[in-house]
Parts: sequence; structure tokens; C-alpha cells
Amino acid sequence: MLEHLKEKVLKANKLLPKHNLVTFTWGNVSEIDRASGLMVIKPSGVEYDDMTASDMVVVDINTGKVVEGHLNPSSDTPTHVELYRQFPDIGGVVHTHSRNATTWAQAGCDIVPLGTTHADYFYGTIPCTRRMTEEEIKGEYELETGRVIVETFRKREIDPNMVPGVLVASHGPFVWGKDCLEAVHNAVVLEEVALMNFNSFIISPNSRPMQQVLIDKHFLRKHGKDAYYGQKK
Ligand SMILES: O=C(CO)[C@@H](O)[C@H](O)COP(=O)(O)O
Repeated sequence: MLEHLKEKVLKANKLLPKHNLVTFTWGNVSEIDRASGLMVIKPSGVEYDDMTASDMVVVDINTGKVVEGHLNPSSDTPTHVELYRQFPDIGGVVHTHSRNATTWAQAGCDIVPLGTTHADYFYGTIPCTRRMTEEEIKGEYELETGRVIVETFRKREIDPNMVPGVLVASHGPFVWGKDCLEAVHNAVVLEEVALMNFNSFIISPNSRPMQQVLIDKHFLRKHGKDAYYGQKK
């Protein structure tokens, strides 16, 4: 089932090493078929060079259970599932330990918009979640990770369609888009922006966020004034 989607998700996972977003197997990409509620995600711990479309794993987001696949799904599957459940307009999710974004996540800091590269893809601050509690960590960690991401966006009133990414404190970035390929594209941009912000603050610790009017001009010009991934507002 979903053979076409398996090929697409395989392609997206193979882009991770191509764009230097991963070391070893430290990243995973998925896409959802909203009509069926089935998600396709990479298998856990498999080298990207060795991965094939038939290795992709199909998961039902309603139950979180594997419905097809001969390998274990990514260890981050519960996080992907929770994001699809709570963010109905997203179509693809990527998680990596990319160096620069993970540096900000480990520092527990937001990535504020300093330049138009950021604003073209993220309509404002890319938030970092709060640290997870001991109970959450000892529990179903990956599911709780998804819940903390959703909590961050709801409490800070950030629209996930306008800011398609987050830094999970002490862990790394999760990024999304209308499909898996756009999610990877956004992850590449996040990694670029993370490095540029780091360097900007080294040059000037007092670097100030860009003006909202410039954010508006860039993001809304690229995405359309009222356009959101899945809906027209
Ligand atoms: O965050 C982690 C481990 O800390 C995971 O993202 C792994 O780095 C990738 O795991 P698989 O997708 O291969 O299961």
C-alpha cells in the first residue's frame, strides 16, 4: 500500500545526508496520506544508502500502530504521529540532529528572526520548547515530545502553518511542511538560519530582531497574504 508515498518518503530521507543534516542515521522523515490516516516513515537505524522503498513503514496515526512494514519504524514515530494528529494542515515531518539547530535546542533558546532568509520561511520566532519533566522523560518520551511541541505552539499562540518548525529543548529540531519534501526544504533553511543567527550574535551580541514590516513583506509575499498550507483564511 501507498507505494508512491514510500518512494517519495525514501527520496526525502535520502536528502538528509545530501544536505548535511544528519550524521549516521540521526534523522527521520515521514509523510501522511490524510485520506487514509496512514503515515509512511523511515525504518529505525537503517543507513540511508541502504534504504529502499520497501523498507518504509506504514503507521496508522489513529492507533499509532504499524500496519505494514518488515522493519521497526523510526524511534521518533510517536512524535510524528502526535504532530499529524494536532496540526491538521501539515503533510510531512522531519526530525534531525543537525549541528546548528541542535546547538540552539541544547541551549534552550528560540531562534529569533534576524534576516529575510528566516522570514521567507518562518513568520517570526522559531520557538524552543520548555525542558521536559522527569515524569515525561521516564514515560512515553517520544509521545510526550510531540505533546510538548503542541503545547509550545498553543501557549505561545504560534500558528504551525506560519512557523513550520520547533526546537525541542535538550534534543533537536522538528520541522514540517505541506509534504515531506517541503519539510526537508524547511529543515535545510532552519539549519542555515541557526548558523547565521549564531554568527550574528558572535559579531554583535546586541543583534536585534528584524522589523515586523520586513517579516510581513517577505513571508506574506512568498506564501500569500492569507495563504496557509491547507486552507485559505
Ligand atoms: O533523537 C534520536 C535519538 O536521540 C533519533 O532521532 C535518532 O537519532 C534516529 O532514530 P531512528 O529514526 O533511526 O529510529
